[in-house]
Amino acid sequence: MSDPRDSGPPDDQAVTPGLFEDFGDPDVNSRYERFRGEYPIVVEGLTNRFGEQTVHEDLSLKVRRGEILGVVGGSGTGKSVLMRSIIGLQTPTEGHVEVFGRSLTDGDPEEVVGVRNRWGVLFQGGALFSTLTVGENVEVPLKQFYPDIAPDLMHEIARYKVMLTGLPEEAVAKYPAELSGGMRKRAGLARALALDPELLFLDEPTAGLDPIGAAAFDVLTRDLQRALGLTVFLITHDLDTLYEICDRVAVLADRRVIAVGTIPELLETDHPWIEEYFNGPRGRAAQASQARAKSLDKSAPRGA
Ligand SMILES: Nc1ncnc2c1ncn2[C@@H]1O[C@H](COP(=O)(O)OP(=O)(O)OP(=O)(O)O)[C@@H](O)[C@H]1O
Repeated sequence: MSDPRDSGPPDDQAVTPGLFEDFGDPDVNSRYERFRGEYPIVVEGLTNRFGEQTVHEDLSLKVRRGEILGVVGGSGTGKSVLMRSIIGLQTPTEGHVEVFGRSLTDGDPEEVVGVRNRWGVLFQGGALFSTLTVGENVEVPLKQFYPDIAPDLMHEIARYKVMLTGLPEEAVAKYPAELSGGMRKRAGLARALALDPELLFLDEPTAGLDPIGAAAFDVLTRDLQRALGLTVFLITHDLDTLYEICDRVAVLADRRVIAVGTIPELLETDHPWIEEYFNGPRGRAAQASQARAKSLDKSAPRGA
């Protein structure tokens, strides 16, 4: 299992222009460059305190390019605070956060803006503007970062993003209150994808969905991640999601990331929380359901 602290690239690789493709024109580069380094997110020595409460202490984590990393931990262990620290909504008490090789904790503010339009976030509950239609919600980040796009093109991009998430075209003109919970999550995802991000943050995307809706959202996440080449940071309590779509899982406990690895690797640890979480009744049910799905897959006729 990888130790979050020592599995990264050499230090001299951390912030180099060579981590991005070069199209030969700085303007074009800023629009089309894709991160080519191994770790789009690097968190080192993160400490977050709120008054007397220490949520994180010397927490470190590296997220690999192209993976879906599941982030788990008991309630209140600081999963959302960690996500907020990475996307700059929470100023850490101490520590260093680097996204796409650029420091967000002590970087040049202009560079930070250049990084912000390269990620999308689906907050818990979707966080849609209730007075805007789904299409208008998707247009919010487009207007913020690309105000010069003509309105017709803006509507077309928004419509395309909405349909990419499996919503019907009619949903574009609906208000969030007119949608089901699952549809609202998809609308939130469409907004998170508005800027063609390389990095997607999902905070409990399947919470509140029925099992069929949750499974469908998992499939959608995996399909989009593969099709769009995304790196996904996914906070979840949903064991099925962990088993079905996560490449690795990071476990938060004792104010740190105590382990990162595949589920079989995590199961080899003897940490009591990990043991209870994955080998408790719900963990065993999720394992059994994944084993059943795999055996059905094998017995299905080719091309079915
Ligand atoms: N802005 C804030 N001010 C004070 N305390 C905060 C703030 N944000 C978070 N906290 C506290 O930090 C702790 C971690 O919160 P966080 O929301 O990250 O937990 P979590 O692991 O995501 O929990 P859950 O699984 O229940 O969503 C909680 O005790 C919370 O009350």
